[in-house]
Amino acid sequence: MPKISDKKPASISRSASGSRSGESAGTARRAAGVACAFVSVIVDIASRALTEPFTYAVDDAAVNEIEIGSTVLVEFGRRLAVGYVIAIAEQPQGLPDGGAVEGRSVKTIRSVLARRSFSAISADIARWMAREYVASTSECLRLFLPPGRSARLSRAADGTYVLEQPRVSEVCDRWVSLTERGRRFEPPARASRQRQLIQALSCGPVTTRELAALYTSMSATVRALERRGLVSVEQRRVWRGCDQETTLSSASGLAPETLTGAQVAALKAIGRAVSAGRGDVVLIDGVTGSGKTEVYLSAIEPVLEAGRSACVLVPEISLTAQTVGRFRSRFGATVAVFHSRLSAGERLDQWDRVRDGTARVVVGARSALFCPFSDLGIIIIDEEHEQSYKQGSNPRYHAREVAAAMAARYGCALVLGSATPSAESLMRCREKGYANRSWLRVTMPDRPGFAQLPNITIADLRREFRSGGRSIFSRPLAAALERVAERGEKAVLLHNRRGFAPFLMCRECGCVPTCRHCSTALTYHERTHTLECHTCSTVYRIRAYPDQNARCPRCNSPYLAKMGLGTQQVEDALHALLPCDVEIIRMDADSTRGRDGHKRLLERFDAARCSVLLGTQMIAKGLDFPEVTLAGVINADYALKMPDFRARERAFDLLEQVAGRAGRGENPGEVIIQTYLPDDPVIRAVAAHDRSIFSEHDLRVRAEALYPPFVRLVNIVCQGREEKSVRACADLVANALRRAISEESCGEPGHVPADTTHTLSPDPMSGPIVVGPASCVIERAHDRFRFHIVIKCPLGYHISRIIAATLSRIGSRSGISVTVDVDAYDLM
Ligand SMILES: Nc1ncnc2c1ncn2[C@@H]1O[C@H](COP(=O)(O)OP(=O)(O)OP(=O)(O)O)[C@@H](O)[C@H]1O
Ligand SMILES: [Zn+2]
Repeated sequence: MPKISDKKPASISRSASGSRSGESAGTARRAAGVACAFVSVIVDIASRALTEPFTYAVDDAAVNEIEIGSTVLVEFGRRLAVGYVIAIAEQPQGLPDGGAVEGRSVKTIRSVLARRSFSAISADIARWMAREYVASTSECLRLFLPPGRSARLSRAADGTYVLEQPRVSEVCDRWVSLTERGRRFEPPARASRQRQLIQALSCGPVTTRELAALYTSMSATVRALERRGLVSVEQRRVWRGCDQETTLSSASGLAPETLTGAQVAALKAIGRAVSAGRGDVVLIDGVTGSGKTEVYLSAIEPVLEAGRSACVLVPEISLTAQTVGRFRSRFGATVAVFHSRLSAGERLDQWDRVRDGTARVVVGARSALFCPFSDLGIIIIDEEHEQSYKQGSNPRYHAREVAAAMAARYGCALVLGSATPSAESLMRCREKGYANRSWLRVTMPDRPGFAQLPNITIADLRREFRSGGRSIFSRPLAAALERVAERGEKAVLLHNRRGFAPFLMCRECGCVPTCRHCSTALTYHERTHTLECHTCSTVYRIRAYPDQNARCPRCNSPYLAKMGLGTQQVEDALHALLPCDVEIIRMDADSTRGRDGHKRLLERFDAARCSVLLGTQMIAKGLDFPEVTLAGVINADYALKMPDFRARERAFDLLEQVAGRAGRGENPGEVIIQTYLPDDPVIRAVAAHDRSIFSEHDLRVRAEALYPPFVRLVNIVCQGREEKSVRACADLVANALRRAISEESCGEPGHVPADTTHTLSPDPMSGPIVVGPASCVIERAHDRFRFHIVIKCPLGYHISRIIAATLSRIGSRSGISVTVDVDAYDLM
C-alpha cells in the first residue's frame, strides 16, 4: 500500500458557494496549452457541513491529467483527504465559485488518484442532491463513482495516511492464438505438448484458463512458442454479469403486431417530451396488463437510433429474469443490468460498459440512475409509486425527484409508469407542471386484445366466521382454487406476511417476547426454533408450545404459543386442499435465498402445467404469466391498519397489483380478496376498479391533516444510548428550527427561492410547522433511544437550507446522531 507522509498542516482558502460547473473552461485551457490551472474540489470528509467546494491549484505535472470528475489527493486543514474535481479554470476567478480567492494563498493538489469518473452534469446533480436532502456533497458524488473503485484514505498507527487499494478490479482473460508463422509451423514429432497446443489453437483463439482445464500445465509451452513468435498472447477484458439466461417463456420482448390506440397515444406524448428536450415528464397511468412495458420498449428505440442512451428503473423486487429478459431480447448486448444480487465485480463491469458506450440501455434499481451516461435521451421509472425508490440511508434521495432533476439537466424526457400512480405525481399532473417542467398524464384504461380486467370478489371473513368457517381459505377462495386445479390453470396467492409474521405469546400472562436491544416484537421461525429481530438481526433460541421445554420468559408458563400465520402454514393448507398433481411454489425471503433463487422458482411456476404461486409482496409486481386465471389475497387487512398516512395508498397499490396478475391472457381472470373490512374505501375501490372511491376519501384526510402531497414532510431523528440527553438534543434542535423558521419569515415574507418555484395549488399553510419532538414508533433500536421531529412545510419552500444551517450552527453532540430525511416515507 502506498504510504503518504503527513506534512505540516496547510491552510486552504475556502471559496464562496457557486452553482454550475462548466466543462468548457477545461477544454479551452487545454486547447490554449495553458499550463497552470485551478480546480474546485469537493473534499471527501464525512460531515454534513462540507457541502461547498474548495479551490486548489494544479501544478504543471498534473495539469494534463486533471479533468472534471478526477479524484485527487489534497491537504485539508491538518490532514490529507481525497477530493473530487468539479470545475477547472485558468484563474481562481474563473471557477464558478471562485473570485474571492487570491491565487498565491491557494494550496496545490498533491496528486491525481483516478481518472475522470463523472461528468460536469453529474457534479451539478450531486450538488443539487446535497442541498435538497441536507447531505454532504461528497456522499452524493460518491454515488457516481465506479462501484468498488473509489479511493479511500485511512490513517495508520504512526500517523501517516495510507491509500487503500480499491476492493474490486477488472478481470482479463489471456487469449492465446496462432500467429501467421505459427499456422505454418510443423512441431517436431517428439514435441507432443507443442502438437496439442497447436491443435487446440487451430480453430481460433483459446483462453489460458481453458487450456489449463484441458491440459494441465500448458503455460511453459505457451511461453516457449510465444518467444519463438509462433503464438501470441493477448489480454482481453472479461465482462461479468452479462450472462443471465432464463427459460421463462414470457421473457421475450418480441414486438406485438399492432400497438393499441392508447399505446400509440402514449408514445406520441413521450416523443414530444423527448424532442422538447426540457426534462418534461409523462405519467403513464395504465391499468395492470395494459402494455406499459411495450410502451417503454418502443419509446427507447428512437432514442437509441438517435445515438442516445436510456435508463430504466424498476423496483428491486421486480428486477426479475422476466423483466430483464424482455429488454435483453429486444435490445441485445447493449443492455446493462444493475441489481443488488450482482457481485462487486459484475457491478464494475456493467458500469464500465456504460462508460465506454457499449451499453446504452441500463435496466436497474434506483442506483442505476448514477451510471456514467454520456447522452441520456430518456429516463423511465416503472411502478413509479413504489416506496423502494426512496433511499433509506444517507443521502436519503427519492429516485423520482433525482430523475426529474437529471432529466432537466440532460434535456431528456422522464417517463413514469404505474397502474397506481403516487398521489404526488397525480397532483403534479393535475396542476400540469412542477418545478417549471410540464407534467402530463396519459391513460391506458384497457388491456390489449381480448384480455379483460379480472372480476373481483370480496370474501367477508366476518360472515365466514359467523357461519362456522375456520379455514385459512374462505369458501369462495377454496372453490376457486379447486376450479383452477380441475381446469389445469395457474393461480397466484398473496400472503402479506408483514404484520402477520408469526410471533410467540404466552397464553397465561400475555407476554410477547421483544428484542433486548430494540422495542420491536420478534418474529418466530418454526423450522429453526428461533426468534429473530428484524431491526437488529439478533437471533434468540427458543422452544414454543407444545414442545416440553417451552417456557414463557416472564412467568415461566409452558403455554408460550405461536400466533400469527406463516407462509409455510398456508403452504401446508394448500397441500391439504388441492390434489397432489398441482404444483405449489412458495416464494418468500426464505425460499428465494441465493442468487438465482427467485428466478428458479418462477421458471418452475412457468414450466408447470398447473400450479399455485404462494408468496409475499414479491409476487405482486410485474409478473406476466398469461395462464394465471386466479389471484387470491389471504388477508387484506394488515396493510390498512398500519399507523402511517400512506398505509391506505400502499394497501390500494398492493391489492390492485396482485389483482392485476390474473386474466392477462385469453382466459378471463378472477380475483378473491379475503378481508374483515369489506366496507373500507380501499377495498371498495379495488372491487369496483375505481380508484376515485379510495383517492377522494384519502386526499380529503390528508389535506385536513396537512400531509403530502399537499405539504412536504421532513423527519429528523435523534438517536443515542442515553435517553435523557437524546431527548434534550431533540428539544434543542426543534427549538432552534422554530426560531430559524420564524426569523426567516420575518426577514422576507413569502420568500421562495427561485429554483423551487412552481405552480401547485395554493398552499394550505403560510409557513413550515415543526411538530415534536416525540418518541419514534420504534422507540429503541440497536440499544439506542429514538426521538423525532417532523416538519410540515409548504410546497416550494426551501426548508433544506434552513435545516442545514441550523444543524451546522448547533454542531454535533457526542454519542448522538441526527439524521434528516427530506420527503420522508418511513416515519416509524
Ligand atoms: N399491442 C399489444 N398487442 C397485443 N399484446 C400486447 C400488446 N402490448 C402488450 N401486449 C401484451 O400484453 C401483456 C401485458 O403487457 P405488459 O406486461 O407490458 O403490461 P404492463 O402494463 O406493464 O403490466 P403491469 O403493470 O401489470 O406490469 C404482455 O404479455 C404483452 O406482451
Ligand atoms: Zn433488535
